Amino acid sequence: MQIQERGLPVTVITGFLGSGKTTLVNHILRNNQGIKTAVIVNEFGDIGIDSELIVSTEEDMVELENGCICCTVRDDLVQATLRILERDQKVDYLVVETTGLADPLPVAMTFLGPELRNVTRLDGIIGVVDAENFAPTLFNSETAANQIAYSDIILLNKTDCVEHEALERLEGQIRELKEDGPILRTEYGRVDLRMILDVGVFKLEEQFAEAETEEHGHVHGPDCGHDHHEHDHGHSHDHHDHDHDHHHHNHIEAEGFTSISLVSERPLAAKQFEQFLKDLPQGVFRGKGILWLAESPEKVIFHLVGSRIRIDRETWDGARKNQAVFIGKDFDREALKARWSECLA
Ligand SMILES: Nc1nc2c(ncn2[C@@H]2O[C@H](COP(=O)(O)OP(=O)(O)OP(=O)(O)O)[C@@H](O)[C@H]2O)c(=O)[nH]1
Repeated sequence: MQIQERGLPVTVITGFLGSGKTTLVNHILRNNQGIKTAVIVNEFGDIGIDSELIVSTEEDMVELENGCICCTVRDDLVQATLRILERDQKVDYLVVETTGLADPLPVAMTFLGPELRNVTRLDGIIGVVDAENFAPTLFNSETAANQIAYSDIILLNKTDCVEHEALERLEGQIRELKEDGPILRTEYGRVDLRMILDVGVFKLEEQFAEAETEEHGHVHGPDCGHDHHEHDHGHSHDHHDHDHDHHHHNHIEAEGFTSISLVSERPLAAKQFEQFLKDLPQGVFRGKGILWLAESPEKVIFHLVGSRIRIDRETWDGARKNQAVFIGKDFDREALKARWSECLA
């Protein structure tokens, strides 16, 4: 990979909930062969699960919490990028992972704004699409459609989960949202990095023109007059069992998405938690967590995407606790919270 002199190259990774963005970031970090890569990750919920799942040293990773990267944390994104640029140890490349509910265009435009345009170079927007769960009407989400429409390169991921014919149908559906640009099929985000990094695919004029002509409501900044709610966490940070109440930003709420983050310093009973996962309220689409099960000496990492659950085990390296986040559309958060409490051993 040839890194250009002009500005820090930036790749924005977008894609719907659970499509494989963090998996792709890890693939990049494991295969970037001597290219010093910093990662900025925007978490949905403020309990930092993604940052624990990314294979990066602490100093190379910045978490942006407490808000959506395409809305309220744009200033933080600017500041985080500037701090990365000011480091003594030179960084060659920046990867930004957005949440699964972020619109990529305002994120991209942050890099074209006055603070960053002379010091960074937006290389491209990579959109990860979940071959198992994607459907054009998935949640009827404009944000999900924008994630595809504004990507320069699409990774049709999780190809191991579907038949060959389904992939062709999916590519057709993606083409209806996005006429041109490569669609690369991947498993676990495994792609030749030369196909996606430092490829200079971001079409500045085109994207700007579209953004300016379209009144699609998501291309907004801190001063755009939208009502951006502050988070009401409903708890103190004093390490008791608690949940975090999120009053998300307009575009997330408007589309009916909701999330709940659950933290506990007591272990969960494995059997009860298994049942909890089986009986999740309707509307929960994504769940992820780092779990302390009373019966297990290991750290248990779980992912739920659609109807698929994946459990991995690792060795604990820090204090044991439970952290989980559930995201979906119009589900009963109180019911979920109550059921979680019942699982505590
Ligand atoms: N079978 C299969 N599973 C995959 C693939 N890529 C990712 N996964 C799994 O899908 C789940 C979600 O992957 P993540 O990389 O965390 O997805 P994400 O887009 O970062 O999720 P959010 O940030 O929560 O939106 C994890 O259990 C991954 O192991 C794939 O190609 N095939």
